[in-house]
Amino acid sequence: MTLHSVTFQRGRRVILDDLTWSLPATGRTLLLGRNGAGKTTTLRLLSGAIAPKRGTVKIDGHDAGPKELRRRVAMMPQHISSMPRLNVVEQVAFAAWLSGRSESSARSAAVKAIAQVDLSEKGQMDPARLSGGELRRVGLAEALARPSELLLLDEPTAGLDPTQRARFRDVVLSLDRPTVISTHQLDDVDQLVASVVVLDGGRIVFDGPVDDFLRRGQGPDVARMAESAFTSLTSTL
Ligand SMILES: Nc1ncnc2c1ncn2[C@@H]1O[C@H](COP(=O)(O)OP(=O)(O)OP(=O)(O)O)[C@@H](O)[C@H]1O
Repeated sequence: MTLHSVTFQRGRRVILDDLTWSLPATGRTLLLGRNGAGKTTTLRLLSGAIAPKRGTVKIDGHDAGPKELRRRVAMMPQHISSMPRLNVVEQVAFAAWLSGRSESSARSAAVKAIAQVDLSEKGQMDPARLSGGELRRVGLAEALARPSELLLLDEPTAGLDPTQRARFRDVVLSLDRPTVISTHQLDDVDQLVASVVVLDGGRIVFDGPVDDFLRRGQGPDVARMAESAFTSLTSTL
């Protein structure tokens, strides 16, 4: 899947500027960038939630419109809402049904996804009563219950405490789908990924294997991020 010369504007403000990015076909990729760098916008373009003003999103070499993207890509948004009057299983099943599954297939996909995120024992609970970390796992289950080939996780661990982050990381490690994880902080997520892409001001300033990223970085900002990644890696050893 490729973003090809994509430009995205809000009014006169250019948010993504002639961006070209070929996503790795397998494994986990970290989309790194400071607040406002354009990460969410990039993920929303890939998921078909918004369309580029210029440029295209390509899958297997052909231009893919929002409808095809919504069918083939599942995104876990930054903010997960709990739905009134639905329990956890029903909320996840509802998300799966909205993506086109039949009622029975949505329910079985929900039960499976909830087990994948290790929340089976909370399936009958009101999502509003879950902890922040558990609610994030409900959000991940919603994405997993959709029939998709690519998973996009937007800042999945922001605001979680270290225990919840570790729990979330274990769940992400068990996923078998190609996954893009956006973050503005490296803490423990960097240990999860094979490749790193750094966005800055709507442009890609680094794209490569995580080892290269940690070893050298490119430019002062990336070098600073690499340094903080290295500190965070070594401090957890
Ligand atoms: N609906 C909107 N209207 C106007 N500007 C917007 C809108 N959505 C996003 N932006 C602007 O676009 C820029 C990129 O936003 P985006 O959410 O993609 O960044 P981000 O890298 O995900 O940031 P964060 O880490 O804070 O979530 C920001 O400066 C933001 O203010």
